Amino acid sequence: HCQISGLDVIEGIIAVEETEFNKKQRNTGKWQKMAKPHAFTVYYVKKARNHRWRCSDVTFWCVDEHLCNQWIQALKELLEMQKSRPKQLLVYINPYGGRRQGKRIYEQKVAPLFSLASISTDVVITEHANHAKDNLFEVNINKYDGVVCVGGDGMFSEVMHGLIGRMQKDSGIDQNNPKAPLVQCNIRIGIIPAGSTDCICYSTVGIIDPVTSALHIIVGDCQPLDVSSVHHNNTFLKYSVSLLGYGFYGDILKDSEKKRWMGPMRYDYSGFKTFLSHHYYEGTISFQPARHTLGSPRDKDSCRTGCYICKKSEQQLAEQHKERGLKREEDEEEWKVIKGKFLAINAVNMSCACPRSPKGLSPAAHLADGSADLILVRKCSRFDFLRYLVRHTNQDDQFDFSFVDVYRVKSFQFTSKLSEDNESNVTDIGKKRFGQFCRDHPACCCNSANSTWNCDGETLDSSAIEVRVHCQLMKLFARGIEENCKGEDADSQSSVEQLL
Ligand SMILES: Nc1ncnc2c1ncn2[C@@H]1O[C@H](COP(=O)(O)OP(=O)(O)OP(=O)(O)O)[C@@H](O)[C@H]1O
Ligand SMILES: CCCCCCCCCCCCC/C=C/[C@@H](O)[C@H](CO)NC(=O)CCCCC
Ligand SMILES: [Ca+2]
Repeated sequence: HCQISGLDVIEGIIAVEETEFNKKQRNTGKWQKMAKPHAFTVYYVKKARNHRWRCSDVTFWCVDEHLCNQWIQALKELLEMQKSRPKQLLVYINPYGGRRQGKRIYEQKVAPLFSLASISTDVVITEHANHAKDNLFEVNINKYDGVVCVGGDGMFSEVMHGLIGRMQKDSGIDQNNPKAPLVQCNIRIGIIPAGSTDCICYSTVGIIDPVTSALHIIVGDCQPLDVSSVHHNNTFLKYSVSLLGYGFYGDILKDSEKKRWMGPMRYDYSGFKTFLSHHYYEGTISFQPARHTLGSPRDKDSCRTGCYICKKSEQQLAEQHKERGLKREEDEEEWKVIKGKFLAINAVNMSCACPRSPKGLSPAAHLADGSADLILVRKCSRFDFLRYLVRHTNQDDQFDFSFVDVYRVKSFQFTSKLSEDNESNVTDIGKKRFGQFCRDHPACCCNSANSTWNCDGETLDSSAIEVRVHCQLMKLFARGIEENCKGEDADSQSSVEQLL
């Protein structure tokens, strides 16, 4: 990525425009000597610290009008040849996400860049929850090269459900069948972060910055993403790309929804409260280990731009598509069963890095390897749980605890002890009374009530769920987190700058 080639330079150019002299910013004196100066300005991506991208520009002068026009023409033709760049985008803005700045962020920081890059947009400001999702079932989707969501993880989830759902509907696939092979969604989604956690943006771009994300959309980046489907009793519930969390993160979410007025702070408030309550939940987890992928959750290397582990999974996926129908795989593969008392059960399709935890819940998880990392945090003391949480914020290994287990899986199921007991018709009155007692006294840690699942920031209605990872089901306008060039802290130069 630090090499100069003709292609790299064009990839970094946002737009080329003829420069009008009365608008010229710099007066170096050079052009004043020319009889009749002509100029063009190249707008390009400047890479700054910490994965931040900025729009910079440079103006070229010459006396020969014909030569100047030839340059403009040649550069514009090269830009035209960049087929992965979007020309027409559908934009959904959630005006109430995060700090309620979505509309302002889009209008002030993103729309001018799209217009500079000659991208046409249809903009919808949502009026209620599920507006974007429902709208995606109605619009003429083929008209667009991508869908942009301005908001947080919840807004992204809505757009993703709309797009994946629409794809399956158009292809006659029944989403309620947990074993149905889902149809990939080739319309990319761009995320302009304006939410509270923005974990999907942070984990795929490396920074929460609307301008950086807009530039990744403009240059036409493409990052495939694994998606998990969640079912209960052959009924489709939701898709998930970041966190499916039961216990700790489910309880935080449930409590925080009542405090939406607090904005992003609600998670700190409910996080503290949930930590103090220290509830654990009994249940059974069964899972199929992901044997196809090369990595492990304890790897030291993380998923980065051009990740070879994700590329390998992409090849395997292509082979599977060719072979489909010839053999029935997977279903016969082994299931591991674990019963226990858990403070948290977290299944993550990506690292879940976010500003609160820059390395995330599973630092070595991959964006597109067809697997999820299943993290089981068993009952332990408050002090140990705090030590576990603190390790999400420093360099220490959060899996290096006797009460934490982590597995890389391709599917899993969960049933809580409570629903198992109910289903097996246990009419133990004493047990039921005890359940009631504990519900009435929430300070009691041996919680006999169920927790709820946090699915990418939304609560699920059932505690018993069946989850499958669908390798690279959708694509984002992103490229994964880039490896830092040479010196960690030095601003890395873009190819355009190196050429200059
Ligand atoms: N106009 C609207 N009014 C009310 N709710 C909306 C509207 N548009 C979208 N929503 C819903 O708001 C929810 C939360 O939005 P969003 O994800 O953008 O912000 P957040 O919850 O603050 O951030 P994060 O998900 O990153 O924690 C989404 O689930 C979405 O369905
Ligand atoms: C003593 C200090 C300890 C600090 C520990 C910090 C650990 C933070 C890990 C954060 C992991 C976020 C996972 C992402 C989840 C998102 O899909 C979801 C929707 O946006 N956000 C939350 O559920 C919101 C979850 C908010 C959690 C606080
Ligand atoms: Ca994955």
